[in-house]
Amino acid sequence: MLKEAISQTQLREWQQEINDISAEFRLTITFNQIDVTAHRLQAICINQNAKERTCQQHQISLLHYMRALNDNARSSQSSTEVYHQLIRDEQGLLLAGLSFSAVNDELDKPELFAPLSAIQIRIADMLSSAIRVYLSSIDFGDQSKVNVCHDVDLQAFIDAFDEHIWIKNVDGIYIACNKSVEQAWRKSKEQIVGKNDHDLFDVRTATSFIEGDELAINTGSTVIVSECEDVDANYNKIWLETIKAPVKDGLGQLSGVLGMTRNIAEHKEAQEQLILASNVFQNAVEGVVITDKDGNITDINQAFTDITGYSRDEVLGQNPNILSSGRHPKSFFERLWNTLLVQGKWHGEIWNRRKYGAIFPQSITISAVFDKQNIIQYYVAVFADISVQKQNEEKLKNLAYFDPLTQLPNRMQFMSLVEQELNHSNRAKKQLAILFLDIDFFKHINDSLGHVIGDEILVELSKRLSYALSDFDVLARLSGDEFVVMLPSIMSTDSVTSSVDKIRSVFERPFILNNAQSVRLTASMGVAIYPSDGDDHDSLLRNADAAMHRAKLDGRNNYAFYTESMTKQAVEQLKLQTALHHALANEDFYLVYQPKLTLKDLSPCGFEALIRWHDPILGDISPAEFIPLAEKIGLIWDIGLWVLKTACLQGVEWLTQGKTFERISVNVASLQMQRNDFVDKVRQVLLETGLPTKHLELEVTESCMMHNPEAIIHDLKLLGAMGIALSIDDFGTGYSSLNYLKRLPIDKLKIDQSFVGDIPHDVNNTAIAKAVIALGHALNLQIIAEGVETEEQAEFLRRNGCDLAQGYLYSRPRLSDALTEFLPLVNGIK
Ligand SMILES: Nc1nc2c(ncn2[C@@H]2O[C@H](COP(=O)(O)O[C@H]3[C@@H](O)[C@H](n4cnc5c(=O)[nH]c(N)nc54)O[C@@H]3COP(=O)(O)O)[C@@H](O)[C@H]2O)c(=O)[nH]1
Repeated sequence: MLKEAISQTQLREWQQEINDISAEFRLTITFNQIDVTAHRLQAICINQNAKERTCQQHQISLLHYMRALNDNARSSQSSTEVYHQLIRDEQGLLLAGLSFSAVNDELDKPELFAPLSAIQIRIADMLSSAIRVYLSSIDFGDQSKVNVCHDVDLQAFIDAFDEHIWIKNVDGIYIACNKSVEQAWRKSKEQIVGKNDHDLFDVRTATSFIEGDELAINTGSTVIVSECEDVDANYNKIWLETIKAPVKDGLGQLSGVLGMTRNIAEHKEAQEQLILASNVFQNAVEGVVITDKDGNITDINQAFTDITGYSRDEVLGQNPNILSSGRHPKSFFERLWNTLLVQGKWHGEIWNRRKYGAIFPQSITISAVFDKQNIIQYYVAVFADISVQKQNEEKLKNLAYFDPLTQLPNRMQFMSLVEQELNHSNRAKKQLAILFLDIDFFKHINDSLGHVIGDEILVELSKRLSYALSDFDVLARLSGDEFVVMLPSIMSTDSVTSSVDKIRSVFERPFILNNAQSVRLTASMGVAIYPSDGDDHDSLLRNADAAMHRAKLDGRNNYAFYTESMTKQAVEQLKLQTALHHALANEDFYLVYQPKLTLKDLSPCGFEALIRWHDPILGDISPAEFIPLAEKIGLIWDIGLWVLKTACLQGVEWLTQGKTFERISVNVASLQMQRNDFVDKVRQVLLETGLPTKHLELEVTESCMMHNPEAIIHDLKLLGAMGIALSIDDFGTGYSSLNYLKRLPIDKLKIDQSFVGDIPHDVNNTAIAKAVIALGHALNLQIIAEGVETEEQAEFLRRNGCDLAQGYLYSRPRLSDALTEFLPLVNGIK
């Protein structure tokens, strides 16, 4: 029946009109965005604040139209269904009518109606465009009267808009405006209608408005004539856009211009955000890849190209698995997808492959992007190349377990390996040995040749040791010159001794340095055996260390097996070590002086300064005990300087008191001589104290020639040239090289007291003493004998030509103020 009531022509006209409206509507755009294709939008009709009658009429005609469409669709047996929706405001007034068509097989899908909510939001947009249709029927003939076709009240209609709407006729006279215009222009409708722009605005504004009208008329369609920033009544920032459109009458003749100004701040903001988002996307340091729901790449940013090497063109439409490195099993990606689909997000690390083949790690977050129906539309993956971070992690891991200089396992790694091996040895009831190795006098090398050379030697040594040991042994560097070896599954102490011999053999060849210099080294070793010497890694290492110290005390270049008594000694030594540090800080040392005499007439010719240490708790400690310890723990340099300075000050004091003496001799430890700055320090002390060089003598031991003899000879020559006398202490006890001896700028040789003690009864010592005297004289050196306790010894020495002597026979070492008899005054009075 309805179908008969509406003719096909009428229907076509309506449809045309409605299509025209929808074509201009932003609503259409909205639809496109929400994926309802334009052809489904069949009808749309608008009303707002209409009188009830008008509203009802519209409603009726709209319903008629929609049903007619429906019936048409059914009668044509097409599979299309039509759905209608009337949208009303809170008071029940009709706002809009919408009709959708849909294919039958989609009928059961409720999503079809979902776009309505979006449409409602856009009602204001629809209205602003709808007005054009109604205006097509305005009678512009009578400017004072505005009639609207279809019984629509234009004034009420346009007043309902927030936008400013005005209409001018072809002569530029305002014939209508809405309330928004009245408010914005602060003029009543009566003051506006019937006026032109020149009546209402200043010349510049009026001219620009008229130009806008002309543009719309000349273009023949809607044009944007201006866009500007402004503030609303509440001082909120707004963006105003003014559009103008020519209005034509039923015959297509120009009848005026429609103008509308609206706030597009939201649109602008959205636009800005889009630009911002696009900039962020393009300039992000992280690579970004966007895929559609099927995993085809739809976009990438520049960082993606920088990281992977693939350009945008190369990857668009591709699946991201073109980056696959093949490193991850299938199950990895199954878990990834599972998490992504369930939680909408996955974060982790993936090894991927760059375009040119290199595999690299990336930290990546993949997020699913859902539409309003909660259906995944896209996947966005943001990733960072973490190659450098991984390399650093690897380096750190390496540092934690390996010694960076030699690449050998460090203490931590060694301990862990020993622990593992101990478990095994425990189960297998086997023995295991820990060997502690410390290079003798290595500190000299560092002090004299510098740390670079020291490091060079350590690297070379680690290579030699690795080569000498079997694949089952574990070699590690604990610190400095300390190395440890674990010998697993040893059968007996013989097998340990055999390993020790192999290790000792690596020291047989000299170490040739980069500068072609060669250095000979020895090492002291200590051995502890599991389970007899300890049942955990700590005690085994501690005990091997104690044994190594025993080997050092026994003369170095040696090895020792651990015994229980070593632990006690080690504890004692630790106590002494701590006390020695305090002694230096508190200056708990003092000097005593032992006179030296000319043997032939027993006239005093000088003193040897000897250090003494009285500890408040430990009591008197002999230098024979603490000097080697000071050498070992690196305190000898400071102690040596203190002795030198104190002795020089004493000499100056004696001289100031008018006392005469030849020289005060000061002992110089071998380690002191190894220092590059020793000569400078001596010079500095002499300057500071004011002792003339002719009153100083330095006693160096033979062993100081062991390391870097050329440098020592050079320094001794400098000291000699300064006027300092030099003597070789303990001559005959150590490393005597006649070759060096003749090149040394020395003045005296001191026969060690171990040879003096038994003369003239011990044939050997007697022979040595005679030989030293003869040798010294042959080299033009004076000979001094130490430790002379008896007249018999003195007589023997005198008879054999020994020049000087010191010993208890003449005087024990005494405090400075107890030496008056050996310090004649300048005028000869004692
Ligand atoms: N680098 C330094 N070494 C020093 C210094 N002071 C001492 N020392 C060295 O310590 C070792 C022990 O010295 P000390 O206990 O002082 O013994 C010296 C003399 O007291 C002792 N002596 C002297 N006469 C006799 C004697 O007739 N009989 C006897 N049994 N002992 C005697 O001999 C030591 C002399 O040593 P030296 O002449 O140096 O060889 C010792 O090695 C000292 O060198 C110091 O300041 N710096």
